[in-house]
Amino acid sequence: MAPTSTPIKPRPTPFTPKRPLSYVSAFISSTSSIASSSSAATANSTRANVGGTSGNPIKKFQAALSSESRSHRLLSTPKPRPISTSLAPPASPSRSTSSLNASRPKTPGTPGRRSPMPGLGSETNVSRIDPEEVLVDAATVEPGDGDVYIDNIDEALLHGNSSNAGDQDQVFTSANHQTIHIAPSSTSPSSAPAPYNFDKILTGTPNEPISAAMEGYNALIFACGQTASGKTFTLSGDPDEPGIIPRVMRDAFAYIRAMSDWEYLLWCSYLEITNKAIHDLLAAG
Ligand SMILES: Nc1ncnc2c1ncn2[C@@H]1O[C@H](COP(=O)(O)OP(=O)(O)OP(=O)(O)O)[C@@H](O)[C@H]1O
Repeated sequence: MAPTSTPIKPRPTPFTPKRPLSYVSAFISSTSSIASSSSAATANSTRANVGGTSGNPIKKFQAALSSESRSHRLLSTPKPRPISTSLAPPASPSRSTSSLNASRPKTPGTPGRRSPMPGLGSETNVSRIDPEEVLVDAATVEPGDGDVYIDNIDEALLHGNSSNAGDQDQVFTSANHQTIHIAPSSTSPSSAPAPYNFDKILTGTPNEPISAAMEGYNALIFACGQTASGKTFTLSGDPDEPGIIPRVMRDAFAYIRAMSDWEYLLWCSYLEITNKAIHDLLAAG
């Protein structure tokens, strides 16, 4: 897929993403699906979070850049711009080559109106932050904590009495700033709610991961769940409730239309991982 917008302003230097994974929705379980796309403005920075389960400390890490990515960044020295949450074109796309810096370039946090973590602004050099200082300690989270308002939670799901409910269904119990607790169904009441860590809840437009990707940063959405927990539905959705993939397509092309003097090249792949085997769902046959 290679959409272009006119008029086209050539980039001052050739720019080719080294890792075509600017936006990934990955659902991993016994069956897993990965959908990814990349924009030509993608810089090679990756952040990833790992949520622990009950009894294990929450780990949050920043993925190391590959040597290829490092050399590319040192040569092109992409200057992170303040992250905007709107789809409006940035005032001045800047890719300065004047300030080579041997240290790791600044990596923006997840774009948003406010940082998802205390002390983390969009211009914060996260390489200088001690991860231990910003981690959410799931052990300190109490059921009922929360200032996060989540709209449209299915009451049936919330109370575990959906007509589709089964022995393995789980029930959302509480959320605080960056942790939700999922309690097992009533069939195993003795099990403690498992905490899951997250940066923030995306409630709709603007599509912040897409905005970040289109502004030159990698964005990653990684979700996992047991069989029939809704991974595929969340990816694809239906005409009434579009999933992540159609929303990404909509917002990516809306962004491109707004950036009429930039040229974008999009890659799209659709992979499924089943029992450790990767399948290209767009391959012929
Ligand atoms: N939010 C939802 N609203 C309505 N139906 C849903 C929702 N989430 C899941 N479903 C339905 O639940 C069933 C299982 O969902 P889905 O296939 O997405 O699960 P999955 O996690 O991808 O399963 P598997 O791991 O087996 O591939 C499907 O029939 C799907 O349409």
